[in-house]
Amino acid sequence: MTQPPFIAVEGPIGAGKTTLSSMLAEELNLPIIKEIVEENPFLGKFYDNIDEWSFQLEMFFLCNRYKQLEDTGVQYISQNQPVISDYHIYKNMIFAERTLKGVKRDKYRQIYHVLTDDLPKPDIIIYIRASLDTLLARIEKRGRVFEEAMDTAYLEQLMADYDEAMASIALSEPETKIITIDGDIIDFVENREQFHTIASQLKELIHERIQHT
Ligand SMILES: Nc1ncnc2c1ncn2[C@@H]1O[C@H](COP(=O)(O)OP(=O)(O)OP(=O)(O)O)[C@@H](O)[C@H]1O
Ligand SMILES: Nc1nc(=O)c2ncn([C@H]3C[C@H](O)[C@@H](CO)O3)c2[nH]1
Repeated sequence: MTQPPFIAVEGPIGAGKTTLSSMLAEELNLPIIKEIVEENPFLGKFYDNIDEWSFQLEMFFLCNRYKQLEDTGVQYISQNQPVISDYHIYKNMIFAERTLKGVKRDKYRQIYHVLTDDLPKPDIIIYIRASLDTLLARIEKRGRVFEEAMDTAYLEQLMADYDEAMASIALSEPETKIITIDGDIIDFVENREQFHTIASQLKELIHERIQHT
């Protein structure tokens, strides 16, 4: 039996995950699970000194996402309700593998698996890729003060890490549908037609999967 679609929108920092998932939730009338960013007490400190604050930050993200998916994700899935989220739980590993080292990384990996192995995993991923210039422009436009200290090399590395992670999911979970969007070409904010093409593709996939549930 197939589960009702659990859709995650993913991509590096500033790609447009929250924007696109919110637009799709509204258009397709889907409940949305959204990351809470502004109340994170470690992000500012982390961008000022990654080595000092990475463990606290990664654990904070992991625990919050775990709680959110446990509280709401499981509930929607068990009620056969399609749901969209502006993150995939695996993003914890993408970031943590980059920011943690040594014993802390080993401990983090163990905790990650204990907490997440039995959580429902998205079966449709919308992956937004974009060039470094586009991401930097969007991050600047958004204007979060704590991101001003973000190193460009860190963002560039994450872009490569994301590509690698998506390729790895495609290989290890062939049943997971990955829709890749080129955020430099497709502008789902300004161009309604381009947004509707994404929305229609998703609608069709949801419909197909519901019929097989
Ligand atoms: N296609 C687009 N065209 C123009 N601006 C966009 C587009 N997509 C997103 N933006 C803008 O870029 C900024 C970043 O978008 P958003 O917050 O959705 O990114 P995100 O991927 O959720 O970021 P984060 O990784 O930090 O959570 C916002 O100001 C948003 O309005
Ligand atoms: N280190 C680290 N680990 C994560 O799991 C993670 N998830 C998001 N972020 C950063 C990106 C944006 O600045 C901001 C909002 O997405 O938070 C993260 N940073």
